[in-house]
Amino acid sequence: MSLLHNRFGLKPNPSQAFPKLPQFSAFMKPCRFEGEVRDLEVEGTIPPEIHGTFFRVMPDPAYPPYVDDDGWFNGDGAVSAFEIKDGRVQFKQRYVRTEKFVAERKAHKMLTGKYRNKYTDLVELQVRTTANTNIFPYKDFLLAIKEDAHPYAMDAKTLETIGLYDFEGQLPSTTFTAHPKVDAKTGEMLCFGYEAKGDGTPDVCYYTIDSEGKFTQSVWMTAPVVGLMHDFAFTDNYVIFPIIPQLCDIERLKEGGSHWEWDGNCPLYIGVLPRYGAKGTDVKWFEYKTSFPGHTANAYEDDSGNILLDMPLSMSNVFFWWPDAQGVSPDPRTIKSDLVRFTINPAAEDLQLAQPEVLIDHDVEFPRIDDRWGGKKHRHCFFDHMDPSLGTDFAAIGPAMGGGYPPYNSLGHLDLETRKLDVYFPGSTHMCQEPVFIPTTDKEGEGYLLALVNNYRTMMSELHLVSTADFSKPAAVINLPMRLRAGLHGNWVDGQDLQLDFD
Ligand SMILES: C=Cc1ccc(O)c(OC)c1
Ligand SMILES: [Fe+2]
Repeated sequence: MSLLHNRFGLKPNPSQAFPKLPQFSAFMKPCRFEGEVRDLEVEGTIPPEIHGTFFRVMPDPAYPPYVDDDGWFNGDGAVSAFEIKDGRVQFKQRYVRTEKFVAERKAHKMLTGKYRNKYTDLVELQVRTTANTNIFPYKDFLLAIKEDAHPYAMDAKTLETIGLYDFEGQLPSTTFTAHPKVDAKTGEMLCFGYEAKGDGTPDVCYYTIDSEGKFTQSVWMTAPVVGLMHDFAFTDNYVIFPIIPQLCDIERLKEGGSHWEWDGNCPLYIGVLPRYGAKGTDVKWFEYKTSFPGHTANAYEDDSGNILLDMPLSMSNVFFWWPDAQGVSPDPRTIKSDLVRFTINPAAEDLQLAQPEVLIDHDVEFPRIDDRWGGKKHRHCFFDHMDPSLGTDFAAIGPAMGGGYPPYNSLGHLDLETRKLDVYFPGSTHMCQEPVFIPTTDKEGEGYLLALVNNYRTMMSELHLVSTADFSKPAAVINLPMRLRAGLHGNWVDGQDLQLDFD
């Protein structure tokens, strides 16, 4: 670790207080808690068939930044684990010991600068990732992932960091997606990295890992733009790569600018590559008008061989904190992502995509399905959902919310066979984080949703457990004696596969 010549006159923040900005205030004030809380308060009854652990990760800055207006996405990865067994809940939380976190803890201050811009750092690190976007079970451990680097491996029982993980030297790319997918039938894991040869490179590497952990193929492709490739999808025969029109320019990075800039002239590209046996040049980059693709719900092939791809889609820049070259962003209150379905003929010569079908005409994000149906025709889709008419007391909670991420006041369940939308409303002072689905039978979608819910009246976090068969009330509400700020992604690990260690 060596100190860098500082080109931009940046210096460490002498303050031990977080900036008075919305993303560091009220419910978004950093939590910075590590430890355990045993036997959380449970209102209602957790059904005994629920046995397993909900892992989730949030960006949670350990130290005040020295760059202006540092965003939510740049916080250090903090992993929460909720183990549910015999109707009781045990909670544990720990930061990922990234190289960045360890160096900053030693210095008692932040030494790294802007989100994904190493040129603004005050220290030279091998890897500056925050590991803050997904916590994904792999073998008998966890991968703490941000898409700008290799994952960190964590001990699933203790949440201790094991270290950077390159799959025993097999990882071909310098980056690893925050959204790996597992084909439940075969246990095959499908992954990719973008900016895969370093910051600003258009190289994308798709790779597959068999159930034994062996890399079975890697395919190098070139993206049409160096854009934000956050999530992807797969079917039996294809992998599908939407590109958010937020573009990276290495010269801007070197000048101390932001990693991403919205390009209102860039189409939405959706890459389609054969899942097996492809060469990089086989990828087809389909195009749709400029729009912002959210997280994928799922994709599958219909009887005529078309790919159906379900995901939220906004006609404006959801990541408004990264404006366009003129500094222009939409008013956050006007941003809305419908749940849509693209139909893509992988054999088409014409790469222009037709307008997608709107499945839900409300603002939705964080779609989840019963993962056993990944890549197959799914019937049930769950998601975070915003419907202002449900009765949220916006006037009361507004000042308590802090800033930087979109609010969702309910959980949605769309039955794609009946097209019926079910809505779970957690309360008038509550907003929902991403749900996980907990299967309890072999039947698709039968089970429970579990989601962290921010209660802006109590300024505490709650876990709401909701049966997918009854969205009228929660099966149980689990109260945390603390506040966990907005997180990104989580996953459920069955108790047959894992038992956590507690003192
Ligand atoms: C939700 C998307 C997303 C995309 C890129 C990121 O670096 C990220 O960090 C938390 C989140
Ligand atoms: Fe994500």
